[in-house]
Amino acid sequence: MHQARLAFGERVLFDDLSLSLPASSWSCLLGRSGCGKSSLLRMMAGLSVSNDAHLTLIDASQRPLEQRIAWMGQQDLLLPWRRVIDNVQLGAVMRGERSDPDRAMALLEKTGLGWAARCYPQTLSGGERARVALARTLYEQAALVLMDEPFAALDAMTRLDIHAQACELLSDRIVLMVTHDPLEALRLGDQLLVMRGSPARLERILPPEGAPPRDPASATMSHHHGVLLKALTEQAA
Ligand SMILES: Nc1ncnc2c1ncn2[C@@H]1O[C@H](COP(=O)(O)OP(=O)(O)OP(=O)(O)O)[C@@H](O)[C@H]1O
Repeated sequence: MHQARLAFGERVLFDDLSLSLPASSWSCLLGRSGCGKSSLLRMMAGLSVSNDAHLTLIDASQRPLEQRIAWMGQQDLLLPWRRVIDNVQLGAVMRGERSDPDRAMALLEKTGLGWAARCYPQTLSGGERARVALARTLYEQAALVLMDEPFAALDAMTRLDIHAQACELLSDRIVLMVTHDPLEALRLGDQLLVMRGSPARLERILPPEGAPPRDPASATMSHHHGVLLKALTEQAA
């Protein structure tokens, strides 16, 4: 991503922001409330945010990425009148494409929800619904997956489970996730980015050693947690 700019009137949130997202990697974007994280993600998804907003999004071969993006937000946006398996295939249906129930079923099984394929979303728990949303995101086969606090509504234990599952199932994608939870970022991130300053810049923080999903109880985690919290609370230079 190059030359990202966002302003609302006189207020410039960021200008000339660049970001490189390596193949098969998970990047976590953190920053104080209101610094522009969600707006940046929405712009990357091609959504209109402001009249004074632009960015260039290209892959390593300089090709535009716009048509190869999937989105997972805090709300699962499952349609209550469609069964779980139909919700997984929703993107294809909405685009008027032929859907693939066998692939949808295989993804549900991978997320441990094969048994729920014929259920309606309102009969599932919050964690189960989040896993359906994850299966729907995977169904898109997108190169870039943008996630805006996708696990924020889940309890701590469910979150740990879904982290491990998401990490494995999204390992071949480029993931950029906005999160308010430093521990979640330290658990999942290959790259940690803190957005701060005015206009905002992106500061890279070294993640803990080892491959995600990292053990939140490990000895090095609390050290990295401290470093990340400091970066989040310090005023930008
Ligand atoms: N249409 C708009 N007009 C004016 N200001 C806006 C508009 N949309 C967003 N903003 C402002 O832009 C700033 C960035 O919003 P954004 O939602 O991107 O922040 P964020 O970093 O994701 O915050 P949070 O962590 O609280 O979700 C906020 O101060 C918000 O009020």
